[in-house]
Amino acid sequence: MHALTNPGTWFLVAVTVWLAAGVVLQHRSPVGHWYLVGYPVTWARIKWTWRPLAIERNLSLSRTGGRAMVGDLMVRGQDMRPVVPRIWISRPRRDGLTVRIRMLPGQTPEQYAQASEAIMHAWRVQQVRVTSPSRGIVVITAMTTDPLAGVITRDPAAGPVPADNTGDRPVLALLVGITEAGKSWIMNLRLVPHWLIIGATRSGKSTLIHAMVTRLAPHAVALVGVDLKGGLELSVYAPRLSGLATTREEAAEVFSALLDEVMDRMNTCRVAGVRAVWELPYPVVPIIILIDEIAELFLLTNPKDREEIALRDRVVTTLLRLAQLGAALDVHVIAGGQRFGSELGPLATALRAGLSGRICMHVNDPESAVMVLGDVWPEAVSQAQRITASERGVAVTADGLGSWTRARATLTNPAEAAAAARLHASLTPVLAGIARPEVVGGGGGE
Ligand SMILES: Nc1ncnc2c1ncn2[C@@H]1O[C@H](COP(=O)(O)OP(=O)(O)OP(=O)(O)O)[C@@H](O)[C@H]1O
Repeated sequence: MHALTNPGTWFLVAVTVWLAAGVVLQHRSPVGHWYLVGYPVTWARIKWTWRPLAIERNLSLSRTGGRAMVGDLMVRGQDMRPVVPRIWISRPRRDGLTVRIRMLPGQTPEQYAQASEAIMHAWRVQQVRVTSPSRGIVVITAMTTDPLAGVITRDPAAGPVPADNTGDRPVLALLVGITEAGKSWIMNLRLVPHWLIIGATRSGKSTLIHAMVTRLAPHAVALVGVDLKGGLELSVYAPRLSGLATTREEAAEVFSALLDEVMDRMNTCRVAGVRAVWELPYPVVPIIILIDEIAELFLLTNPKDREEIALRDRVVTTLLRLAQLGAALDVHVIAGGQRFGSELGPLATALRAGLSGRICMHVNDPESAVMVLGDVWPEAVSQAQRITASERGVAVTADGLGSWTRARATLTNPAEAAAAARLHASLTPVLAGIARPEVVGGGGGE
């Protein structure tokens, strides 16, 4: 047979052209390279590795329970033909692919989430995310690049965030970064009224709060700070704060004044026959309580000092009530800290349950991720545990659709947040019973 009519020759030529095109595209067009070479190779790798992977990571089921009878002898061991969950691989997407899996009876999405590190290595992809869009189904999203690898900043040419143009009823949907799906990371305080932000030191908590304050400052809202580390973190926003508590005594006064306000709003709503303040015919100023290092509110300098214990309990109980009653009354709590564990007592556990919006950045110990996410998205815990110390500003958080996502906050430095606070200082409302913080060097509104 002539060489050119030999199918083997054509096959070899096709493979050589394919490989050459792959080499050319590798640096010139990573996306093109993914479609042409990366996807088929990953597809084959997934098919090839799925069975051993599922068996190794206990995602398979044994038909016989690993037991067999030989005469009257019971033999225990590994099943020769364990049942492996069926998979369907999607078509390629620009940044990866998805694998749909029908879970076997008795399995939970968490088991797949725990295997994600192994899956990532077996399939040789950058990121793996496990979600469960419907009962009995798990979707593994494998990404070839990490969309959150680069630092996200606001375009300096865009200037400061302009004053709110939604009138005196701000929407309170804050754009604070981007999600791994390339969408805006929006913290919507009307949908999720209270938030807990947990991360190790230098993980990016303050930067996220700077981003939030930069977005909140132009709105007709009252910002109240509670910073028991001497006001070091939150005093940068002083011109835009309606109150700043830097000691537990001050926190007690501020919370008690806010609780009076909450009771007033409840009465107003009752009289008007509405269930939320935004249903009233006139606007009511939203109040956002920013708490830095939430654990400080709970810790005692002298665990035997009865007065200190009584004050601590009063402060924490009032805060708990604010969180419980505040949602429909437009009073929001945003609390940050390195840890907020059950070792702080039952009031901390109750408060944590009330802060239903969760943001988990890099944490030092795996338990912290469990504590922040375990009760809302158990399958997201392992994802949060994999955020490294160098991935500053990267977090696992709500995706706004009832599930969770990885996201990265916009890098916003304290100077930007301070500038926004100065620029919009004139919007700062005065709250009954709460003194505005002193602003070093004046810093009034323009
Ligand atoms: N979203 C981000 N993108 C890029 N870099 C970031 C981001 N967030 C934080 N960083 C970097 O990490 C540094 C530490 O961030 P930040 O002060 O916000 O951490 P933190 O968790 O508040 O730390 P601490 O608990 O010590 O106050 C910042 O100075 C910045 O350089």
